Amino acid sequence: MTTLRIAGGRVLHPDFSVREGDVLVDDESGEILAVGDVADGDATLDAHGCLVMPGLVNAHCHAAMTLLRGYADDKPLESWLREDVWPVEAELTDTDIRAGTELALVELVKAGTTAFADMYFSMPEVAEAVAESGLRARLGHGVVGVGKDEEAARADHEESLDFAREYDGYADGRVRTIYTPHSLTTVDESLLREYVPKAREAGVPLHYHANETRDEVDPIVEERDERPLEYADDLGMVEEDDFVAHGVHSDAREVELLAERGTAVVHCPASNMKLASGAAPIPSYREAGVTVALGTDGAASNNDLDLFDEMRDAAMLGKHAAGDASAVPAEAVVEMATAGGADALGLDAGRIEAGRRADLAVVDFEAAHLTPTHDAVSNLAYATRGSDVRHTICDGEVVMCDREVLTLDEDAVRERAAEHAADLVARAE
Ligand SMILES: N[C@@H](CCSC[C@H]1O[C@@H](n2cnc3c(=O)[nH]cnc32)[C@H](O)[C@@H]1O)C(=O)O
Ligand SMILES: [Zn+2]
Repeated sequence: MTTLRIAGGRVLHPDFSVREGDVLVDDESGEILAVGDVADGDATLDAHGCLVMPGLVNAHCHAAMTLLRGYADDKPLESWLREDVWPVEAELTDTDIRAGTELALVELVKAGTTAFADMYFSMPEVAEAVAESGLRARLGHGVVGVGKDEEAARADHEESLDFAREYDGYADGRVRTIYTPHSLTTVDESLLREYVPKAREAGVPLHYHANETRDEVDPIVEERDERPLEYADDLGMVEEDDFVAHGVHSDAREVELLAERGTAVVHCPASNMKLASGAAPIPSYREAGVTVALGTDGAASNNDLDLFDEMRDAAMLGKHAAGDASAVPAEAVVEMATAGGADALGLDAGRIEAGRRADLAVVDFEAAHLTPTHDAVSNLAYATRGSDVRHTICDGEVVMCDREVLTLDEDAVRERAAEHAADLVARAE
């Protein structure tokens, strides 16, 4: 066993108290060994003037969409997807997706994110990029039926299941998988009835977009006379390890259903504001006991992957929508970005305590915009930026030290992604 001592900082504890202390990590098993007054480690990582917090969890993302950052803005979901995003995505190659995913990984690491959930395609490339980066992920091949005949749609489901079966546990267990039908309106009922049970048999959890926009909810309600998540439940898609993205337009019955089943919701406030999708009922979810996580969604609807921004957006949108400044307080958003995300993704992380995975972000608090520190949790929610993260540790390994990414070559990744993005857009036009 070799140990790493993250020394001299203050530590954010699971009860949100902040105390001076060290964190001792076993960098072979990737576990937190001790917190507080700890004996010397084999190596030391300096955290003076810093806050040591759980690594952030981005629970809903389409990582390679970094290639489309700033390509199509200022439109609602339906036309944004159909007119702009899907035509370009049809041109994406494996190497484009690899380049875009690596760009996302650099961005995630640099903003203290240690785990994310991704729904996209060319997922073996994504899994390899994740392996290389040192991060942790829940990965799924997104299934879309729109514009496909039965055979092609079926092949998409098969690909999603094959990937999920084959890659679960990849990269020393840092990669886990999910079965990811895109949404309840873009995938056929008959194929869901056939494939959801197969995912259950394989023990793979589900992740999909649900109740994101009114345009998506209304046709289901009209056609079936039931709420979208009731329809999903009828298909067996609302189970304990599952997590749904957005949940903007859920009604009281659906909130109750998610709470009963133990299905988590991933709140994506920036994407919801940008596409004008609406404001998710976060206070209702939390009161009902639903696990709420945070996600950026893809970089084309955000337009970055900084979860500190997302925390602030979640707090601001929550208050604005409720007309109540006490709604969605600082502690709630920090919890959503850490423990909530870890719980949604089924990771033994998101809290700094002995025995948990050593997924950590060390945030430099010696900055003008973080001074003074009356309340460290308030600073995290309202004033910190991803660029304040000094070190990122995942599974006990230092993946960024003093802002230098150790696992990926940042400049090369950035150049490659810019080239792939330019070529992609040129091909699509
Ligand atoms: N196998 C599918 C790919 C689906 S990946 C997941 C899809 O979700 C899309 N997406 C990104 N953001 C959102 C969102 O906010 N709502 C719904 N879909 C989104 C994304 O562009 C991508 O097309 C195919 O052959 O088309
Ligand atoms: Zn999405």
